[in-house]
Amino acid sequence: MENNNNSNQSLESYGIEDWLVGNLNEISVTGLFPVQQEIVPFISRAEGHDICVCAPTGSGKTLAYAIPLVQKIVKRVVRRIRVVVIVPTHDLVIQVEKTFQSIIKGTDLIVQSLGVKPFHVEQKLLVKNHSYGEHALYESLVDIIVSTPGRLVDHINETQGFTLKYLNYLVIDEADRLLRQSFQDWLEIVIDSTNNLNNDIGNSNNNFIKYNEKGNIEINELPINIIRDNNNQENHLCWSEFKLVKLLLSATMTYNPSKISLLQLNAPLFFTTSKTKEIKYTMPSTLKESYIITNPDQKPLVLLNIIYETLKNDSNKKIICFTKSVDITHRLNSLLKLIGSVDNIKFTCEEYSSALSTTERSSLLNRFKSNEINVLICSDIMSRGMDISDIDVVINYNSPPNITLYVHRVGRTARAGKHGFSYTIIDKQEIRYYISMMKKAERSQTLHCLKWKPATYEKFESNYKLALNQMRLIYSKRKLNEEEIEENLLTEEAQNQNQNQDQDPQENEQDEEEDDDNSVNNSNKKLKFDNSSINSFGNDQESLIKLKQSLLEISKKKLKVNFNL
Ligand SMILES: Nc1ncnc2c1ncn2[C@@H]1O[C@H](COP(=O)(O)OP(=O)(O)OP(=O)(O)O)[C@@H](O)[C@H]1O
Repeated sequence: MENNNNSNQSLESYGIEDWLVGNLNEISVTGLFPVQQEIVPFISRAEGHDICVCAPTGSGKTLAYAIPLVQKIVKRVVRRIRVVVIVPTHDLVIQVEKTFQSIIKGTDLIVQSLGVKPFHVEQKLLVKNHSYGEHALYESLVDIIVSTPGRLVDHINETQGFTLKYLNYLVIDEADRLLRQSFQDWLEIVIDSTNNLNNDIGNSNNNFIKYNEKGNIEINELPINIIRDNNNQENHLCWSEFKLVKLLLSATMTYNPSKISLLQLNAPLFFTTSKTKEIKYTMPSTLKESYIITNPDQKPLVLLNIIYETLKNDSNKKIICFTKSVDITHRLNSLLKLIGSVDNIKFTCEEYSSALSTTERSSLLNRFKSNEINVLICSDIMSRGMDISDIDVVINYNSPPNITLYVHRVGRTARAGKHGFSYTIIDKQEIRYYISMMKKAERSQTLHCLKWKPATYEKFESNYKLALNQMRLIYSKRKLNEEEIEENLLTEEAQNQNQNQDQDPQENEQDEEEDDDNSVNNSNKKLKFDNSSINSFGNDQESLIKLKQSLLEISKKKLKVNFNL
């Protein structure tokens, strides 16, 4: 699927109404991407089919479902919750809600994000209580909900009058991640709380779905029916009045029947952009993927050279660097802050991980989008779905633990048809695992192996060494006691690497960073790196003497500090 151009067909030719065309034009959408050209008309016409969509990162899956759903429910008479979109992180909740807000302008539709505001505040935004005496009467204040699984279940269980029984569409974005074991319990609760007409219609679906002599689906144009609900109100079900329709989307869709079966899919149709029959990981065609093999202690220098090569001609370029944990994200960012420039080219970096609150992450993204920051050091909470336009380079500081994570990480660049570059920095312990992972995903043909000579890094060595010593000192002063200290993460990291080497990359469904619903608040784990320590070591002569004396003091105490990133 070539994403690099919108179809030359007009939006109207896909049955998109004028008011929605106007809203789409305002967000610079004048045509549809390939996946949207398939999905938008299909959802607008077909009834009864559940849909699975597997399309590359950045191919426009969000609008592929938002456009037809909004156009359908805008005709509703009574406000009910008719669309629920479930995503794994609060950052994605905010992003998807913004997309819906931008295209419902001028209508009376209400979209509400869940999990971002305090629970009791959300309850007041969702339901109005008109109950009197023993008569319970609740009014829905929203039409569309965007939520993480955990918060949706909380409202189902605890918010009076909150109901999904009028739900027409359940969208599960990043479906493979959400269907993974640790999230599964939410699914049964959500499905059970929707209208159970599914079970009542039995095999009447067959009346819905007809196939013509060529074996293609005959689209059933179902009339809009008005039925009365138990409040004797005309509940204008603008959609398939018989059943809930489910949509699953991801760039790395799962086909594991044990996971999919829980969704009770009805005559599911599968849309993919993969050219071959079996499903492979389709990547954006505008992405150039490279890798560099180096020693573990040289990784920071390789990273500095990628930053240098990216910023030397245009310091406004944007770089995302993924690491494998919140702690390494923090330490790498602290080291880069101390370095601050590459061959006199200054750069500003910050860390983005679940150690920050949703609000802190949101404001960090705004600073990154406005070029106040040009390097973002991230844990994997950034890897799924996050859409930041014009990311030029994605760096894997560690080899991703599985191909799914690799696809989503590098998919932060080369979006919406733009060009992008990814670099994976591999050390000797990771190379076997990385190559086998890429071979299994049939990606090894497209990878470029970069060979940089040691002289390439000379211009960064002195700054790097100074910063490394400052880090050692700051960590030793703040954290270490008088005995011989081994950075616990070093042994944990070594254990991880041993584990990785034994596991098959495809099976290694090591969970990405947990979503916000379940993540432990990492700030108590995170080493608070107060900037005062950094600032106390300037680069002037006197500070260097102070630094050397302190390092001498440490060495006398035989404090062995292995500071490993
Ligand atoms: N038809 C279009 N014309 C122009 N831009 C579009 C169009 N559709 C989507 N976009 C833009 O493309 C970018 C990527 O869209 P989106 O985030 O929906 O991709 P995605 O397929 O969901 O990616 P991921 O798999 O990473 O979640 C967004 O900035 C979106 O605004």
